[in-house]
Amino acid sequence: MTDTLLSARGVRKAYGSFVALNNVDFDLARGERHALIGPNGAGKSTFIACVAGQLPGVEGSIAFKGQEVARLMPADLAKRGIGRTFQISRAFLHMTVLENMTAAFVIAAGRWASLSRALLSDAGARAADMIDTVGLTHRLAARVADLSLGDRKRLEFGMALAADPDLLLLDEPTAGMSIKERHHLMELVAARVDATGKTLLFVEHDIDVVLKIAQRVTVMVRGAVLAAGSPEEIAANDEVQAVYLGGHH
Ligand SMILES: Nc1ncnc2c1ncn2[C@@H]1O[C@H](COP(=O)(O)OP(=O)(O)OP(=O)(O)O)[C@@H](O)[C@H]1O
Repeated sequence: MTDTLLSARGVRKAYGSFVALNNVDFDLARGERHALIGPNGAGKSTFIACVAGQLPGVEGSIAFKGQEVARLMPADLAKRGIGRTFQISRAFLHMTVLENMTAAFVIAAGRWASLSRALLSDAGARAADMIDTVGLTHRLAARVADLSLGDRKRLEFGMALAADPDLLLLDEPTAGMSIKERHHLMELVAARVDATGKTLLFVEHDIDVVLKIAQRVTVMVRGAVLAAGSPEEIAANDEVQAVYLGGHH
Protein backbone atom coordinates (compact mmCIF):
# COMPACT_ATOMS: atom_id res chain seq x y z
CA MET A 1 0.00 0.00 0.00
CA THR A 2 1.31 3.44 -0.81
CA ASP A 3 1.87 5.87 1.99
CA THR A 4 0.27 9.20 1.06
CA LEU A 5 2.32 12.22 2.11
CA LEU A 6 0.15 14.94 0.62
CA SER A 7 -3.45 14.83 -0.45
CA ALA A 8 -5.28 17.80 -1.94
CA ARG A 9 -9.04 17.81 -2.42
CA GLY A 10 -11.16 20.41 -4.18
CA VAL A 11 -8.43 23.04 -4.15
CA ARG A 12 -9.60 26.31 -5.63
CA LYS A 13 -7.76 29.58 -5.99
CA ALA A 14 -8.99 32.70 -7.74
CA TYR A 15 -7.07 35.88 -8.53
CA GLY A 16 -9.91 38.39 -8.44
CA SER A 17 -12.55 37.01 -10.80
CA PHE A 18 -10.06 34.74 -12.59
CA VAL A 19 -10.16 31.15 -11.35
CA ALA A 20 -6.59 29.79 -11.60
CA LEU A 21 -7.30 26.47 -9.84
CA ASN A 22 -10.70 24.89 -10.04
CA ASN A 23 -11.43 21.90 -7.85
CA VAL A 24 -8.00 20.26 -8.01
CA ASP A 25 -7.57 16.78 -6.48
CA PHE A 26 -4.00 15.63 -6.16
CA ASP A 27 -2.14 12.87 -4.30
CA LEU A 28 1.55 12.53 -3.61
CA ALA A 29 3.03 9.30 -2.26
CA ARG A 30 5.86 9.45 0.25
CA GLY A 31 9.24 9.04 -1.44
CA GLU A 32 8.03 9.62 -4.99
CA ARG A 33 9.40 11.97 -7.62
CA HIS A 34 6.33 13.62 -9.09
CA ALA A 35 6.23 16.05 -12.01
CA LEU A 36 3.54 18.65 -12.61
CA ILE A 37 3.24 19.49 -16.28
CA GLY A 38 0.88 21.39 -18.54
CA PRO A 39 0.68 24.36 -20.90
CA ASN A 40 1.48 27.91 -19.83
CA GLY A 41 -1.13 29.31 -17.48
CA ALA A 42 -2.42 25.86 -16.45
CA GLY A 43 -2.00 26.72 -12.76
CA LYS A 44 1.12 24.72 -11.94
CA SER A 45 2.96 27.52 -10.12
CA THR A 46 -0.25 28.50 -8.38
CA PHE A 47 -0.68 24.95 -7.09
CA ILE A 48 2.93 24.81 -5.83
CA ALA A 49 2.44 28.18 -4.11
CA CYS A 50 -0.78 26.89 -2.49
CA VAL A 51 1.04 23.88 -1.07
CA ALA A 52 3.86 26.13 0.16
CA GLY A 53 1.33 28.40 1.91
CA GLN A 54 2.23 31.46 -0.09
CA LEU A 55 -1.21 32.45 -1.34
CA PRO A 56 -4.17 33.92 0.51
CA GLY A 57 -7.72 32.77 -0.18
CA VAL A 58 -7.01 29.12 -0.96
CA GLU A 59 -10.18 27.03 -0.73
CA GLY A 60 -10.44 23.28 -0.31
CA SER A 61 -8.31 20.87 1.65
CA ILE A 62 -4.59 20.09 1.61
CA ALA A 63 -3.57 17.34 4.01
CA PHE A 64 0.13 16.84 4.73
CA LYS A 65 1.10 13.84 6.87
CA GLY A 66 -2.62 13.54 7.58
CA GLN A 67 -3.02 17.07 8.94
CA GLU A 68 -4.86 19.97 7.32
CA VAL A 69 -2.33 22.59 6.21
CA ALA A 70 -4.19 24.57 3.54
CA ARG A 71 -4.33 27.81 5.46
CA LEU A 72 -1.02 27.72 7.32
CA MET A 73 1.79 30.23 6.80
CA PRO A 74 5.02 29.29 4.98
CA ALA A 75 7.09 29.29 8.19
CA ASP A 76 4.65 26.84 9.80
CA LEU A 77 4.75 24.62 6.74
CA ALA A 78 8.55 24.69 6.72
CA LYS A 79 8.54 23.45 10.33
CA ARG A 80 6.25 20.59 9.31
CA GLY A 81 8.57 19.61 6.49
CA ILE A 82 7.49 21.42 3.33
CA GLY A 83 10.30 23.27 1.59
CA ARG A 84 10.77 25.09 -1.68
CA THR A 85 13.53 26.91 -3.49
CA PHE A 86 13.64 30.66 -3.48
CA GLN A 87 15.52 32.94 -5.75
CA ILE A 88 18.46 34.38 -3.88
CA SER A 89 17.52 37.95 -3.09
CA ARG A 90 19.46 40.90 -4.44
CA ALA A 91 21.08 41.72 -1.16
CA PHE A 92 22.76 38.32 -1.08
CA LEU A 93 24.12 38.35 -4.62
CA HIS A 94 27.33 40.04 -3.50
CA MET A 95 27.96 37.48 -0.81
CA THR A 96 29.86 34.31 -1.59
CA VAL A 97 28.48 30.83 -2.20
CA LEU A 98 29.72 29.76 1.24
CA GLU A 99 28.19 32.80 2.97
CA ASN A 100 24.81 32.22 1.32
CA MET A 101 24.78 28.53 2.17
CA THR A 102 25.85 29.29 5.75
CA ALA A 103 23.00 31.77 6.03
CA ALA A 104 20.60 29.06 4.80
CA PHE A 105 21.72 26.74 7.59
CA VAL A 106 21.47 29.46 10.23
CA ILE A 107 17.95 30.27 9.04
CA ALA A 108 17.07 26.56 8.99
CA ALA A 109 18.22 26.30 12.61
CA GLY A 110 15.89 29.22 13.42
CA ARG A 111 18.58 30.84 15.50
CA TRP A 112 19.18 34.35 14.13
CA ALA A 113 18.32 35.78 17.53
CA SER A 114 21.03 33.88 19.38
CA LEU A 115 23.80 33.71 16.83
CA SER A 116 26.93 32.38 18.51
CA ARG A 117 30.41 31.58 17.28
CA ALA A 118 29.71 27.86 17.78
CA LEU A 119 26.47 28.02 15.81
CA LEU A 120 28.14 29.91 12.97
CA SER A 121 31.00 27.47 12.82
CA ASP A 122 28.61 24.50 12.82
CA ALA A 123 26.49 26.12 10.07
CA GLY A 124 29.67 26.85 8.09
CA ALA A 125 30.77 23.21 8.27
CA ARG A 126 27.35 21.95 7.18
CA ALA A 127 27.32 24.55 4.43
CA ALA A 128 30.67 23.36 3.08
CA ASP A 129 29.33 19.77 3.03
CA MET A 130 26.18 20.80 1.18
CA ILE A 131 28.20 22.86 -1.31
CA ASP A 132 30.19 19.70 -1.98
CA THR A 133 26.97 17.70 -2.41
CA VAL A 134 25.68 20.08 -5.06
CA GLY A 135 29.05 20.14 -6.83
CA LEU A 136 30.07 23.73 -6.13
CA THR A 137 33.18 23.34 -3.99
CA HIS A 138 35.29 24.92 -6.73
CA ARG A 139 33.04 28.03 -6.52
CA LEU A 140 32.96 28.24 -2.71
CA ALA A 141 34.48 31.73 -2.57
CA ALA A 142 32.79 33.09 -5.70
CA ARG A 143 30.20 35.82 -5.39
CA VAL A 144 26.74 34.55 -6.30
CA ALA A 145 26.44 37.39 -8.82
CA ASP A 146 29.35 35.84 -10.75
CA LEU A 147 27.91 32.32 -10.96
CA SER A 148 26.56 30.81 -14.15
CA LEU A 149 22.80 30.25 -14.15
CA GLY A 150 23.32 26.50 -13.74
CA ASP A 151 25.60 26.97 -10.73
CA ARG A 152 23.18 29.42 -9.17
CA LYS A 153 20.36 26.87 -9.53
CA ARG A 154 22.56 24.26 -7.84
CA LEU A 155 23.17 26.66 -4.98
CA GLU A 156 19.45 27.44 -4.63
CA PHE A 157 18.70 23.72 -4.58
CA GLY A 158 21.32 23.14 -1.85
CA MET A 159 19.93 26.06 0.15
CA ALA A 160 16.44 24.51 -0.01
CA LEU A 161 17.92 21.23 1.29
CA ALA A 162 19.46 23.05 4.27
CA ALA A 163 16.04 23.03 5.95
CA ASP A 164 15.93 19.24 5.46
CA PRO A 165 12.33 19.23 4.16
CA ASP A 166 10.42 15.96 3.77
CA LEU A 167 8.67 17.40 0.73
CA LEU A 168 10.71 19.46 -1.67
CA LEU A 169 8.82 21.73 -4.08
CA LEU A 170 10.71 22.88 -7.16
CA ASP A 171 9.01 25.27 -9.56
CA GLU A 172 10.81 25.12 -12.91
CA PRO A 173 14.22 24.43 -11.39
CA THR A 174 15.84 24.18 -14.83
CA ALA A 175 14.31 27.27 -16.48
CA GLY A 176 16.80 28.97 -18.76
CA MET A 177 19.40 26.21 -18.57
CA SER A 178 20.94 24.32 -21.49
CA ILE A 179 19.64 20.81 -22.17
CA LYS A 180 22.81 19.26 -20.77
CA GLU A 181 22.72 21.39 -17.60
CA ARG A 182 19.03 20.58 -17.10
CA HIS A 183 19.68 16.85 -17.12
CA HIS A 184 22.71 17.21 -14.85
CA LEU A 185 20.84 19.26 -12.27
CA MET A 186 17.78 17.01 -12.24
CA GLU A 187 19.92 13.87 -11.98
CA LEU A 188 21.56 15.44 -8.95
CA VAL A 189 18.16 16.36 -7.51
CA ALA A 190 16.80 12.83 -8.08
CA ALA A 191 19.87 11.22 -6.52
CA ARG A 192 19.66 13.45 -3.42
CA VAL A 193 15.93 12.93 -3.05
CA ASP A 194 16.34 9.16 -3.23
CA ALA A 195 19.41 9.03 -0.97
CA THR A 196 17.70 11.05 1.75
CA GLY A 197 14.22 9.53 1.45
CA LYS A 198 12.59 12.82 0.50
CA THR A 199 9.56 13.39 -1.71
CA LEU A 200 9.82 15.64 -4.75
CA LEU A 201 7.16 17.66 -6.55
CA PHE A 202 8.53 19.63 -9.48
CA VAL A 203 7.22 21.72 -12.35
CA GLU A 204 9.12 21.13 -15.55
CA HIS A 205 8.53 22.10 -19.17
CA ASP A 206 11.16 19.81 -20.70
CA ILE A 207 9.25 16.60 -21.32
CA ASP A 208 12.46 14.56 -21.75
CA VAL A 209 13.56 15.60 -18.26
CA VAL A 210 10.09 14.75 -16.93
CA LEU A 211 10.08 11.28 -18.47
CA LYS A 212 13.55 10.58 -17.12
CA ILE A 213 13.18 11.94 -13.59
CA ALA A 214 9.51 11.54 -12.62
CA GLN A 215 8.00 8.33 -11.32
CA ARG A 216 4.55 9.87 -11.55
CA VAL A 217 3.20 12.76 -13.61
CA THR A 218 0.16 14.99 -13.19
CA VAL A 219 -1.01 17.01 -16.17
CA MET A 220 -2.86 20.26 -15.57
CA VAL A 221 -4.83 22.26 -18.11
CA ARG A 222 -6.69 25.53 -17.42
CA GLY A 223 -6.70 25.14 -13.66
CA ALA A 224 -7.79 21.49 -13.57
CA VAL A 225 -6.13 18.08 -13.53
CA LEU A 226 -6.40 16.46 -16.95
CA ALA A 227 -4.61 13.21 -16.15
CA ALA A 228 -2.25 11.56 -13.64
CA GLY A 229 -0.22 8.41 -14.04
CA SER A 230 3.16 6.88 -14.72
CA PRO A 231 5.35 8.63 -17.31
CA GLU A 232 4.53 5.82 -19.75
CA GLU A 233 0.78 6.20 -19.21
CA ILE A 234 0.99 9.96 -19.61
CA ALA A 235 3.11 9.72 -22.77
CA ALA A 236 0.53 7.36 -24.27
CA ASN A 237 -2.53 9.39 -23.20
CA ASP A 238 -4.45 10.74 -26.21
CA GLU A 239 -5.89 13.74 -24.37
CA VAL A 240 -2.44 14.73 -23.12
CA GLN A 241 -1.00 14.39 -26.61
CA ALA A 242 -3.79 16.55 -27.98
CA VAL A 243 -2.91 19.31 -25.49
CA TYR A 244 0.78 19.18 -26.28
CA LEU A 245 0.46 18.75 -30.02
CA GLY A 246 -2.46 21.12 -30.27
CA GLY A 247 -0.25 24.20 -30.17
CA HIS A 248 -1.18 25.32 -26.66
CA HIS A 249 2.30 24.76 -25.30
N1 LIG B 1 -0.92 37.20 -9.05
C1 LIG B 1 -1.74 36.92 -10.09
N2 LIG B 1 -2.77 37.72 -10.39
C2 LIG B 1 -3.61 37.44 -11.42
N3 LIG B 1 -3.50 36.37 -12.20
C3 LIG B 1 -2.49 35.52 -11.94
C4 LIG B 1 -1.55 35.75 -10.88
N4 LIG B 1 -0.66 34.73 -10.86
C5 LIG B 1 -1.02 33.92 -11.88
N5 LIG B 1 -2.10 34.39 -12.51
C6 LIG B 1 -2.80 33.75 -13.66
O1 LIG B 1 -3.21 32.46 -13.24
C7 LIG B 1 -3.02 31.52 -14.30
C8 LIG B 1 -2.17 30.38 -13.80
O2 LIG B 1 -0.84 30.86 -13.60
P1 LIG B 1 0.34 29.91 -13.12
O3 LIG B 1 1.56 30.76 -13.07
O4 LIG B 1 -0.08 29.18 -11.93
O5 LIG B 1 0.42 28.91 -14.37
P2 LIG B 1 1.58 27.91 -14.77
O6 LIG B 1 0.93 26.65 -15.18
O7 LIG B 1 2.60 27.84 -13.71
O8 LIG B 1 2.17 28.63 -16.05
P3 LIG B 1 3.69 28.74 -16.60
O9 LIG B 1 3.99 27.40 -17.14
O10 LIG B 1 3.55 29.79 -17.66
O11 LIG B 1 4.54 29.16 -15.44
C9 LIG B 1 -2.43 32.29 -15.47
O12 LIG B 1 -3.45 32.61 -16.36
C10 LIG B 1 -1.87 33.54 -14.83
O13 LIG B 1 -1.91 34.62 -15.72
